[in-house]
Amino acid sequence: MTSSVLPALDAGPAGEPRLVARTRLVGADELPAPADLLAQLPHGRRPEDLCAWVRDGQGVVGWGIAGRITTWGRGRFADAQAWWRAFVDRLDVDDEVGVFGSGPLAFGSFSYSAASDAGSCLVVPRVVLGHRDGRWWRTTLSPADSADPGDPGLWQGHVDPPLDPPLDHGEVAFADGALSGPAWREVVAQAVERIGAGTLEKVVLARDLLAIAERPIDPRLLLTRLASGYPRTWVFGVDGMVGATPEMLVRLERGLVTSRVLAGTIRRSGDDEHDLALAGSLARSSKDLEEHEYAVRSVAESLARHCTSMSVPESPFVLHLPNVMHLATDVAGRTRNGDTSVDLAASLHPSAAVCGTPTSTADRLIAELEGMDRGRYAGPVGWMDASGDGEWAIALRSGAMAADDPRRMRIFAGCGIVAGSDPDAELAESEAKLVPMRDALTGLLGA
Ligand SMILES: C=C(O[C@@H]1C=C(C(=O)O)C=C[C@H]1O)C(=O)O
Repeated sequence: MTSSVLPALDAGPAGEPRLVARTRLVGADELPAPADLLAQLPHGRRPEDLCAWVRDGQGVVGWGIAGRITTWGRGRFADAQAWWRAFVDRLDVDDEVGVFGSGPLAFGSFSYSAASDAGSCLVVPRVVLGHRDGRWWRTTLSPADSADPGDPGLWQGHVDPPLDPPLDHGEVAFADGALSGPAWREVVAQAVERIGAGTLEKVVLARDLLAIAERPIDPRLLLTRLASGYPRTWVFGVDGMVGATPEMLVRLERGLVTSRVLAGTIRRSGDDEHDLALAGSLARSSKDLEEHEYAVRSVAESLARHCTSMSVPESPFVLHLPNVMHLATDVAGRTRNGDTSVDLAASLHPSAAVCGTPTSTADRLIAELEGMDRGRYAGPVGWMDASGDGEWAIALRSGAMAADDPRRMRIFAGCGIVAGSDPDAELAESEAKLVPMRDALTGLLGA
C-alpha cells in the first residue's frame, strides 16, 4: 500500500510541469560560505520540513518540500524508489558541482518492520546545502519556467552566526515505554533461554523510553547537540526521526559499496587508561566476537549477491565513541549491476546487528518479546541522488518525534543477545546506548 502526499511544488504524475534542479557552488560572489551546516537550517519549520545528514561537519542539509512519499509494507523500499525514479524523470538537472551529494536528493527513513504502522518516507527538499572536502554547494528545485530562486524565504544560507538559533524546549521528563527496565531485563533472560534451547543463535532486543518536554522540541537543537558531542557518527534528521548513528548500512558511490558493521559493545568508564584496557578485553571477548561474527556474516552474504569483488577483514577493530566502544568491521565491494543504494539497503536490512540469526526466527522472537512497534528505529535512514548513489545508515541512538505532539519523543536502544549474555549487563548497555539522545534532550550535551 502506498500513498503520496501532494507535494508543495505540484509534482503530479509524469507529464506534469517540469522542475529544474540547479546546483551551484557557494562561497564565491554573493553567497559566502557559511561556517556550520546545521546552523543554516531555517527557523520555524515543522520537523518534517527539515532534513539533515552530517558527519564531522560535512554532509547535506535540506528544507522545504518539493516532493514526498509515504510507503508501507514489504514493498516500502521498491515503492519509494519507483516514486523517486518518476520524480527524477520530471527534473531538468543542472549541476555545476558534480560531487557526491550534489544535484537533486531524496532523504529517507524506512520502518524496521514490514508490519510497522509507521510509514516509511522519502522527502525531496526544495533547498539543499552541502559541504564536503572544503567545497560548499546549494541545490534548489523550482518550476522550470522560473528564474533561479535566490528566494530569501527559502535561502538563509549565508547567515553566520545564524539569526535564529534553535529554540529550547525546557525541562524533559522520561517515562517507561513499552516495558520498564526490569521487565525488559526479564525479556532478555527469556531470550537467553531460547538461545540456550537451540531455537536461534542471536537476537537483538530493543526498548524505548518516552521523553516529554515542557515546550515543543526543535529538531535543530538536538541535531546541533548530537553533532557536537558525537562528531564521528552520522547525525541525521528525516521527517522527525533524529539521531546520531555509528553504523553505516551501505554507502554507494559510483559502484563502490562500503558498509560499517557494528556488534559487540562495552561501556566507557570515563577514564582513558581504563578504557584502553576495556577496549582490549572487548577485542578478546568470545561472547562479543561471536555476536560480531553473526552481524558481519549477514552483511557479507547479502552484499556478495550484488558484488563482483569484496573485501571482508578477518578481524574487527574497536570503534571508540564517547559513551560506548564497539567491535567494528568495514566491508567493501564493487557492485555487479545497476543496483541503487536503496536496492542494497533493502537487501541488507535487517542485518544481524539489529535483528539476529537466523533472521526469520529472530524477527519472530522480536515481535513476540519486545512488545512494541520499532517504527523507524533500526531501519535504514539516509539519502540518495538522482543516479541512486547515496548513504543509508541504521537509525540507532535515535528518537522519533511524535507527529501529534511536538513536545514528545520516543527514544530507543537495543542489544544483541547471544548464549553468553547477562541480562543485567544488557540492561546497563541499553542505558549507555540511550545516553546520546537523553543528553541531547536534557542539554547535558551542550550545543
Ligand atoms: C541495536 C543497537 O545497536 C546495535 C547493537 C550492538 C550490540 O549489541 O553490541 C552494537 C551496535 C549496533 O549494531 C542500538 O544502538 O540500539
